[in-house]
Amino acid sequence: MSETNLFESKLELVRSHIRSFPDFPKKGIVFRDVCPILKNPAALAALTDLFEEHVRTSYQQVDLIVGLDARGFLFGPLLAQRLGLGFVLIRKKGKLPGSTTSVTFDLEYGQAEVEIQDDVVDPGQKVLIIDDLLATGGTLCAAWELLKQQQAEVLGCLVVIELLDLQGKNKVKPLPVFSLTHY
Ligand SMILES: O=P(O)(O)OC[C@H]1O[C@H](OP(=O)(O)OP(=O)(O)O)[C@H](O)[C@@H]1O
Ligand SMILES: Nc1ncnc2[nH]cnc12
Repeated sequence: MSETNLFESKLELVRSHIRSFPDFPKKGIVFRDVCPILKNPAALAALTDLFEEHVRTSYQQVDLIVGLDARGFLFGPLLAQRLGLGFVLIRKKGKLPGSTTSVTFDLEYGQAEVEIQDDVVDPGQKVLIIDDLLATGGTLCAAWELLKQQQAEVLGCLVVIELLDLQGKNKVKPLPVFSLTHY
């Protein structure tokens, strides 16, 4: 199979394992569920391959992968392992022990506060943020803000799904966002 066909077949495998649930968790929201990807080893391997290839071809040096609560934790450690890098968590408020910094922000359906432990990222470290989905961009912006406060250099973001009509990419400009699928 050619490189292009292999890329397309991996992408299709990932796409075909995303389920859509209308009116969850609120009327008018179409919830995009990545859980079927986890249930299918080939789809999960394909997703990790695609992220790995993107990172290897787009960045000369990355020091750390930072995952967002909760579904960024599903894909981030797999990618970090492939790249031989460490993985760090940004969590919803109140879950992390020790000294932390937090930021409040608006979601597509509600408000949230995320935080990071103050000693898990070294100043100047080059980091990539990973999550399952980009909606309004509020979560990514908050994560970016937290990492800036830790004096990390955020290189970009990786998501499985981008919801185009919410224009989250504009909100996080000029941070590059790589998304595998779009709705
Ligand atoms: O671009 P945004 O508008 O900020 O939305 C995207 C975020 O919303 C979802 O998480 P959610 O807050 O539902 O948390 P969960 O992963 O713990 O379910 C999703 O997993 C992203 O993290
Ligand atoms: N439509 C959606 N589906 C899944 N997770 C989300 N987070 C924010 N919007 C979402």
